[in-house]
Amino acid sequence: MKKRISIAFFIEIIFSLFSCKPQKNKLPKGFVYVEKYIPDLIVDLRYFSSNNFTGRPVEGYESSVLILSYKATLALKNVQEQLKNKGLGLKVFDAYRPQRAVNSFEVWSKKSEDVIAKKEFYPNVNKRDVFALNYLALKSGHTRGSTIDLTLVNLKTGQELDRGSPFDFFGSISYYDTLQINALQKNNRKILKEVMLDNHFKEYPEEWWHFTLIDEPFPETYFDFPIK
Ligand SMILES: C[C@@H](N)C(=O)N[C@H](C)C(=O)O
Ligand SMILES: [Zn+2]
Repeated sequence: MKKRISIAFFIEIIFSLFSCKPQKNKLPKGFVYVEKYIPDLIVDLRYFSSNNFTGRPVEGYESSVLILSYKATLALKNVQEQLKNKGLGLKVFDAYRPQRAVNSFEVWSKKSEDVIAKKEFYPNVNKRDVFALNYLALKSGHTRGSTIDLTLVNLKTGQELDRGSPFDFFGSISYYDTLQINALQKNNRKILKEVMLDNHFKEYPEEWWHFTLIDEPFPETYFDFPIK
């Protein structure tokens, strides 16, 4: 009996060593898979899909998993807990972003003939100006691992709250302080901003969805490991 158990154990070890199951990546020290710490987080990693301003999956996004610094993850966990009392939760569109993705955005901005997602994401902006207008950054906080793009959802329905403009809409209506939105939309942006600021994130005036941890652990490092 004992011998049979040890043979089975041996086979299991060999099988797991050569298993074809996709393995999660070993992350650099200080980074974590966010959903391990916040399992009820809704994730819609837009750059892993074609539903983004480029109209295509983005380089470096090899899997639909959310990665952040451990420090930013703990702060985000508090945000999610505080929102629960209001019947709200978070939906996240982007977190850590590899430098190769940022580089690919730069290449994309120079290809004037490629406008497949213009109508939806940047109808009134010339794509070659998106960096100068601060809708994109060559040195992005996302690449430092403590910046996140997110919105609020109603916990009962799972529906996103109305913020007056969609995620990654490049236009002045996405400025936090725009006068182009109604009182409800303004209030929804305010709820998100207040809970993020309460948890040591700072806002980004040009994009209501973008927040960076104030005391970020890697303020000078632009990482380039792929998301998988
Ligand atoms: C593209 C948008 N989601 C974003 O994150 N923009 C800022 C400015 C960035 O690229 O860091
Ligand atoms: Zn962002």
